[in-house]
Amino acid sequence: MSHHATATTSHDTIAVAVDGVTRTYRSRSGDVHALRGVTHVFARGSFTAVMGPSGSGKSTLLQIAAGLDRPTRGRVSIGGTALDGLDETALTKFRRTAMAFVFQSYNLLDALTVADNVAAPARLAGLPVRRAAVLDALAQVGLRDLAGRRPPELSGGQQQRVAIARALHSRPDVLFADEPTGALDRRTGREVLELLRALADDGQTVVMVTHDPLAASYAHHTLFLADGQIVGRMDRADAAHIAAAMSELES
Ligand SMILES: Nc1ncnc2c1ncn2[C@@H]1O[C@H](COP(=O)(O)OP(=O)(O)OP(=O)(O)O)[C@@H](O)[C@H]1O
Repeated sequence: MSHHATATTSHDTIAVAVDGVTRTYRSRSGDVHALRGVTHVFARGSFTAVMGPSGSGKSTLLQIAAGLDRPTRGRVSIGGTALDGLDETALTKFRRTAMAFVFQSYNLLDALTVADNVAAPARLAGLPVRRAAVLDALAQVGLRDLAGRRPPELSGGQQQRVAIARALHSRPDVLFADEPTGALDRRTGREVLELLRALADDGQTVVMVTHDPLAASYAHHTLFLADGQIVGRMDRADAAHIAAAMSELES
């Protein structure tokens, strides 16, 4: 038991804790305050959408919460591990197992089978790969039967599900998704969002950046960022309410 734990915040229930995080970019034209004191706990098994106007700090928050970028001030911990206590080597190693990313572009390798795409990051890292674990990850996204196909033989939605299986293969504490349905049509996008929601309902923590209120409506919670700060939050909101909150922020 860590001395950081309190009665209300147990490490068993917290996937990511972002505490007083500031991120300032130094540029020639002056400092840019991308994040200005963000504090938030992402609970284990929660599906959170992060929304906000362009430049509000969404990508920066995702990068920092995932340990890809370090805060100027404040702390981040993932699964109870404080990232500021890790040097670069330890952080790289920790990232490999604790978190995974899904992007708008699937970044699959066309020459490899679906199964080999799922296994690729682990193989690159020199980790042992079990066929059963690869097939489990594919089963989680409903594609176990397509393990032997190659990406060009799949639909866009299926390719994104392979990318999600690849992310799940390391059994990450958190799955980060940046506009995961940006390249998909409405119906296919909906299937991917339903999958992310089902994964979260099953205990997988998911954090998704999106511009789309309909996409955000699949999440349990929606956070609204403006000017580097969290300015609002909605729980189990529908697309119309999320869209109304967004247009208020953008006006
Ligand atoms: N590497 C960088 N150097 C300088 N400024 C940066 C850098 N990265 C981001 N910024 C600035 O930080 C602020 C927040 O950027 P961020 O990309 O996090 O916003 P965002 O909400 O993700 O935007 P979008 O919706 O357009 O992707 C912006 O003002 C941006 O110009």
